[in-house]
Amino acid sequence: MFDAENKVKITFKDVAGLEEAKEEIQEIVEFLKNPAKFTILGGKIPKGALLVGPPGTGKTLLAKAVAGEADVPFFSLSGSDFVEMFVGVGAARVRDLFKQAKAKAPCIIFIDEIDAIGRSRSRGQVPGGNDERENTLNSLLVEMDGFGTDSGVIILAATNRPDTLDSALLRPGRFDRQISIDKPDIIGRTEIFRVHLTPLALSEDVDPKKLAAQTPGFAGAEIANVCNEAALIAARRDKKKVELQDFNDAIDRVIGGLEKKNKIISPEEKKIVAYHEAGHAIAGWFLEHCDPLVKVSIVPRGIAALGYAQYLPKEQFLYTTEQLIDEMCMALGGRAAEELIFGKISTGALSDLERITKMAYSIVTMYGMNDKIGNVSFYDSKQSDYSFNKPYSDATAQTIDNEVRKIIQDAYNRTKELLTSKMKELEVVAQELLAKEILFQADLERLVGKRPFAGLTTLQAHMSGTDRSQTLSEVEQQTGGHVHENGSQNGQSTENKNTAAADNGSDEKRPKPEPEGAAPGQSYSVES
Ligand SMILES: Nc1ncnc2c1ncn2[C@@H]1O[C@H](COP(=O)(O)OP(=O)(O)OP(=O)(O)O)[C@@H](O)[C@H]1O
Ligand SMILES: [Zn+2]
Repeated sequence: MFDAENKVKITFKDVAGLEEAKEEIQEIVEFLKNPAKFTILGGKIPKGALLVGPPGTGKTLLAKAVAGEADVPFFSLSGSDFVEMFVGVGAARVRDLFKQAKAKAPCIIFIDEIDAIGRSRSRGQVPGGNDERENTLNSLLVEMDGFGTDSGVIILAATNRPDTLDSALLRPGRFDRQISIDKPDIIGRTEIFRVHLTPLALSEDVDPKKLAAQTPGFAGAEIANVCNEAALIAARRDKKKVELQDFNDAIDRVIGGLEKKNKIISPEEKKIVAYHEAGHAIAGWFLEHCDPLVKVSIVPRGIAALGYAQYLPKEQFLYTTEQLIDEMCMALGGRAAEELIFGKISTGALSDLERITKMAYSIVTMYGMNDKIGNVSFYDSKQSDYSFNKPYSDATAQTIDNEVRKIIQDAYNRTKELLTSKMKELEVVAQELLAKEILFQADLERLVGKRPFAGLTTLQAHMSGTDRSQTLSEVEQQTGGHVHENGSQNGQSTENKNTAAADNGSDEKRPKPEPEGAAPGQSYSVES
């Protein structure tokens, strides 16, 4: 299940580019080289760091290089190995791994695809769902808490979906650091080509810069693949050296493979994605309570997201109904634009719909924000999943479903009306997206004019003149200290609350459900 490598030969020079990541992780190397030097002074060394980035960008490579640089053993396991495991086996494997690692410390434990184990426990649970994964996650948390930094074990984990991780994993003392590993730009690609060209016998016409220019969007893994393919093609052609033509053919082949895996989208799809994302951007731009747009992009991010609009969230713990509804309309902007422009809809709105459905249900069942249901909350902070233990009658269930549908339908109609009145703007932004692929806030201002509601939101206006902590304590006084309950819709305060709960020994296996559907407070993006 896990491999222990006692001698890792990979070092930082094998990892091309990623300079910032290397710099950030250097501290861990220093620590592993001489743990005593740090712990004597009482310094706090992170127990774990999360390497976040798309597939094939060198996360595993970098983790190995840390072990190689520090000359310590490298233990690794992959989250996906745990997915189909018999009861108790995953947890036992984790315990065993930590036991072995502690015996060999200082050392590194690397967990690839940690999202496969560490997916948020409140997310997408089905009755009788994956209990084994949960057991494995719990044993990982227990192990991480069970050793001090003086044990000399550092845990690195990799994921391309940090947003799906259980917040328990991200708490202080666990993976409280994130190091982001992005796809390389043209300079990064040139350097990666240099690394992978070194072992090859090359003809003089091969230039890493030119190869980099031909391979936008390629991650390190694909570049390694191109170099390997080129060598094989040249060998098949009985050449003594690998020539430019072999590389060109290899690049075509790798692009072909990516196309097959649907990682390269067709022009028609690109158009749909552009209008979809423009729909989000325009809706958010002209709705009073939406967060300011950072950028909107139709550069695919992984397989799931063909495009996204990214927003800068305000620091805020409480949301008004108006804010939640505007947020929903913005999220519906993608589908609405598709319907208005093409007269048909696509499956591209899945994550938007998932999000707004959760929001609508929390409005009705958690926050007492629906007239028909009234000031009632079916949220039970002691239950990890309240929806399977419904504390209400079938008639109420029917009302809830009806109200949720109505809220969503109203929001959708409102969004379509808004976009219909901003058709020109929608068109301009979508066309510019098709041309440039990424647009920033300033581009939007240039294309459609300044945002009409750039000022404070209603709630912030009420509380203006205070920083967040003051605001919080004020509200806390007003509401008799219940602000954390309300505030738990924001990831950060859930965090505080959970930490507090864990400190006084409460049962880790029952985290507070994160009403993430209604959590526009965290950095988020709307994915196509
Ligand atoms: N920055 C880089 N420099 C040199 N080679 C790289 C780089 N990034 C990736 N590679 C090449 O791609 C291969 C795969 O990368 P790696 O397994 O580290 O990616 P990853 O981010 O862990 O991917 P995944 O998320 O799919 O596990 C490496 O073994 C290496 O050959
Ligand atoms: Zn969308």
